[in-house]
Amino acid sequence: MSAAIIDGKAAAQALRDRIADEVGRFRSATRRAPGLAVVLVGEDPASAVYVRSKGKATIAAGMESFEHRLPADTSEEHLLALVEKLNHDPTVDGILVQLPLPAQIDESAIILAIDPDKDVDGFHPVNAGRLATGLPGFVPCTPLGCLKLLQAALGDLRGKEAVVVGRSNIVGKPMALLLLGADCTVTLAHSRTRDLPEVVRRADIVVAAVGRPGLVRGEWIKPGAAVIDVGINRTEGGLTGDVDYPAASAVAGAITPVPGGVGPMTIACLIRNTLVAAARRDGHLLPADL
Ligand SMILES: Nc1nc(=O)c2c([nH]1)NC[C@@H]1CN(c3ccc(C(=O)N[C@@H](CCC(=O)O)C(=O)O)cc3)C=[N+]21
Repeated sequence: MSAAIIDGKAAAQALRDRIADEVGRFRSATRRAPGLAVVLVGEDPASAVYVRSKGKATIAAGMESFEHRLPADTSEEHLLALVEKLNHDPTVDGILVQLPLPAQIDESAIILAIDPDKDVDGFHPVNAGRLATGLPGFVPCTPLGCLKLLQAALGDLRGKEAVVVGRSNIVGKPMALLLLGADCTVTLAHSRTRDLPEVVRRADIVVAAVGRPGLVRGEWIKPGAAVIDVGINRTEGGLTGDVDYPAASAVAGAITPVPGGVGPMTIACLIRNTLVAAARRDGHLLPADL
């Protein structure tokens, strides 16, 4: 069997088109545009590429983009002061501080300083707690994008066996909570999991988010399973995911490629979260399924 390829680029474009429509309605109703502030400290080339595509997507959706580029030797105090200014800026609905940050800056101190209601990354512990307890808040963009791809590919996820490989705060943990919220039976596996191949073998849904190229082997995949590859690893052969794609795609029912899978959905969900932030601030109603 050969898997259906889940086209993340097309799904992201469709979501971005819907968001642009809703932004038009928001602007007519409120006479203002949603605004996203993106902060980049230093000049890591990969980060600069992501920040540029975020800015382009924001503007294409009819939103305002505010980019703040700071030198690599920026102090924590300086960055905290900028975050505080953005928290109080009424034209800014969403704040994203690109990670990783240089070593002299404590990432968790910066995340804690962002107003949770402008935290469109969903990284603030208040938003993590809201997700864990089922309260409205912001969900991290990458796992939200994965959930949307799974729902588009499979429809209802109720009762499915889902295995998430990787327990990071930004992907693995929120992914497990989202799948639980969709009524999956969820296993959160990690580097200390005993017999990972056997655990993955029972999954109807596999989400790989470990940052190790090709870690998930084709023989681990249950025939017909849906495989979501969150990994973006730069290797000599180019970009590769955390899944051995050639082997897994021969067995899976559906699979995301890298690139062109989860990555584009991450950006679409960022502008989605920014519109949601603006709508909540102004009491503007959005479609429930956006
Ligand atoms: N505060 C913060 N929030 C983030 O969401 C965040 C971050 N920091 N730091 C870096 C990571 C990485 N990230 C990606 C977004 C889009 C693609 C993407 O669109 N990738 C394309 C192209 C990949 C390429 O060619 O480099 C693809 O997979 O098809 C990838 C990676 C967001 N991140």
